[in-house]
Amino acid sequence: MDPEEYLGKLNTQQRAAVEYCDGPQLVIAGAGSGKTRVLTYKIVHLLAHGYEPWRILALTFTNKAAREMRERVEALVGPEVSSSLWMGTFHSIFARILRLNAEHIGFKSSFTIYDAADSKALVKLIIKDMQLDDKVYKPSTVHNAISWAKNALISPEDYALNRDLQRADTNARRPRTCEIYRCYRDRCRVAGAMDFDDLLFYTNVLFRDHPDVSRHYQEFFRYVLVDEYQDTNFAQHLIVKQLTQGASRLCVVGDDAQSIYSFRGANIRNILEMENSYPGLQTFKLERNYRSTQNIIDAAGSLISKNVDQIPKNVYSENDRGTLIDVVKCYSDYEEAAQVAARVSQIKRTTGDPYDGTAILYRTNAQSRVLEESLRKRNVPYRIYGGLSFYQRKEVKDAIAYFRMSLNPDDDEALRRIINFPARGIGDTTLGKLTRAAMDAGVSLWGVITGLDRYDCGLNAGTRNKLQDFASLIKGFIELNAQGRDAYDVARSIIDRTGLYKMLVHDSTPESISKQENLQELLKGVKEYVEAMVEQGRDDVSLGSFMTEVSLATDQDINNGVDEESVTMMTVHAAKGLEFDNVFIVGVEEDLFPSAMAAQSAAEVEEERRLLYVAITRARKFCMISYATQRFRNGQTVFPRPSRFIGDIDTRYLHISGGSDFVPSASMVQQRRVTASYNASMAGSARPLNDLRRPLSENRRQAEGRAASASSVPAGDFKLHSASEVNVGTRIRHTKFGVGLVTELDTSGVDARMTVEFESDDIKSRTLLFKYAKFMIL
Ligand SMILES: Nc1ncnc2c1ncn2[C@@H]1O[C@H](COP(=O)(O)OP(=O)(O)OP(=O)(O)O)[C@@H](O)[C@H]1O
Ligand SMILES: [Mg+2]
Repeated sequence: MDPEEYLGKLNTQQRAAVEYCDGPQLVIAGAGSGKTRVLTYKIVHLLAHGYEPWRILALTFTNKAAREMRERVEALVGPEVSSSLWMGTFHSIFARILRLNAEHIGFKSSFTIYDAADSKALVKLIIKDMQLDDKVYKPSTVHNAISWAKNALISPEDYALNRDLQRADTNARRPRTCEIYRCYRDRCRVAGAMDFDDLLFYTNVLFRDHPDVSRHYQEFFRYVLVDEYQDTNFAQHLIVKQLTQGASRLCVVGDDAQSIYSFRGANIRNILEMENSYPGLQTFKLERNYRSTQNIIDAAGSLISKNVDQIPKNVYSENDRGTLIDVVKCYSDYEEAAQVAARVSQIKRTTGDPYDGTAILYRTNAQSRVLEESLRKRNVPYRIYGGLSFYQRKEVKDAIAYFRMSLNPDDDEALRRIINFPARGIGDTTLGKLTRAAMDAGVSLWGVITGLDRYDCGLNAGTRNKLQDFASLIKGFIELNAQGRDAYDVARSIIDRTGLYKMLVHDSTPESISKQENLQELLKGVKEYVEAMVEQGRDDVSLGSFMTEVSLATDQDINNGVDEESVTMMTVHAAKGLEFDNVFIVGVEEDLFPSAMAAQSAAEVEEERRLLYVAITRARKFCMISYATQRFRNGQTVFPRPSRFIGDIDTRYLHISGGSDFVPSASMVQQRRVTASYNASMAGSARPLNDLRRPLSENRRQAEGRAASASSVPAGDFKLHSASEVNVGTRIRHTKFGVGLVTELDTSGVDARMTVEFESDDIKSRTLLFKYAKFMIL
């Protein structure tokens, strides 16, 4: 291929980044400047220079991004070459490597991958088995602690020796966290299972403890390329480092202003400290933005400039100035949804462009429902990424649990799910006895069931027979895999022989019909997978290889089955790296965006600000930001204030309608010019301009008063208390955060405060000042 053919499609800076192949390389640049394009073209460049495709490793953040990159490379070099590249997410690539080397770390290559629900169920079981209070040892909190430890590469043994961790757990009244972690690790091993974090953890163990293996991959991969490097965590960073110690060359691209995954352990330092890890590192900049209008770039720039922590960058665009960003105030979440739907249809009508060019972005998945309703009313086709994905639906998970058992019968979580489904008279008491025996003997449930003579579980003959029948059924499926049948063949037999489908056929309720359709859809998916693999000339069309794909399909990779052109709906996190002509960012309100959890520290607020920066920079031409002054959330009506971030954007770049009660950020109040459009919109509003400067506290008081009176709990019951009225261990109900347990009291300073561990899933620990916090003592 003539290099000019692809190099000609790059600007000078991009071209320099693509052509440099002499050593480790970092490309750091703002949104839309062509970082991903540089990676894609670099792969093409390497291929043109004789690199073998299977020796190039490209790591992306989502499967969707990997697919898109493969398609782009394919368009330039053809399908045969592009399908041989090692391209995927960290999890999918390293699951593949772990399967090939499983025996080195004491696993079988058929190990199961536990999803988040499996992991949480196991943590819950262990907490129960250890007879701990699950209000204190909340499964989600403990699971987070385990996940954090793994991503920091801390084993249960290291954890036990770490005084800081021990002290923190004792202070949080969870001194046995480490024990739960150890038990969790052991049970996963017995079950032949790895959770998502294990895929990174064990890859590190594999490379660390088996220098011959890591040397092999260091030599095997001649080039390693990583997109979105700002969101890698320690475990991922170290894997990349281990892989590039030898002959492999490295190219990573990223943008510190788009680092939005620190809650999952991502560490921006990985990018900032690349120079220390890679002597001779060459840093490249890209300054021209090709994606967005000048107005969008300027608006995003003025927002992100409010962050203290950032690498300054020059960004310019030669695109049109474009239209101002619309900021729309709505009186409720329903009105917001209606306005968005109306604007989406209007754009379609006036431009004639397909719906694909439009995205609606929100902070949390729960916001999608109201929007969906409005879009349906206007017959706007949409596609949701995230939420309850296809593979999370009950009937699909049941079938998948049988698939998993056929590949690895030691998989305890799968076994628990289906041992009595469809019902076969094996109840909870029996399962309890089996669990006890398995825990005591350190074997899997399957180990006990297939060795009933060895383990005394106190089961009667009838129950033993039922268990034996169950075991024979599963053994039959294991045999099908052993015979080398393809995935579709085995999957169909399983769904037939278990009666999963038959049990639904007798029922003609809409739910049952939809379940039947889902099982058919699952089989169709397996069939398509087998056909695609055969087409690509791959030999492995087993159920095992299908299952690896399924286990790692993340929410955002799956759509709700709509094939026609449609509007995209997703969280801002999921939108990373993507672009759309028109972007609607909804619910830009305090306690939602930034989220209530993030208001704790300046660092968290900065991360939320980066998140809004990511959202705005997805837009090519048009961007609308909306907020509602009344919203139904977590079972009650709340009256939010507009997000502080709207006030961070220079009003020169905004067109404000529906009134504006957000507060411009302090640094801008003096210099802000009130634009004509701004005046015009204010003219029709009942609020005087002075309202803009009304202190936040006043807005908050009003809002809280209204929120309390509208919620189901009478407002009068919530009041201020003195610190002497509560103790560590007191249960309270807070106006906003719900029920929680006081875990710490601090009366030493001027303002007495307490730390409360709330039960709600998305709010964890909070420190509250007695002089402000209104609550009831329970
Ligand atoms: N030299 C170029 N000529 C034409 N279009 C370009 C050029 N460089 C980039 N683009 C286009 O600009 C858009 C943004 O590029 P890309 O997605 O690679 O940016 P990015 O830096 O990866 O953005 P993000 O930070 O959001 O991930 C894409 O549509 C891309 O095709
Ligand atoms: Mg990108």
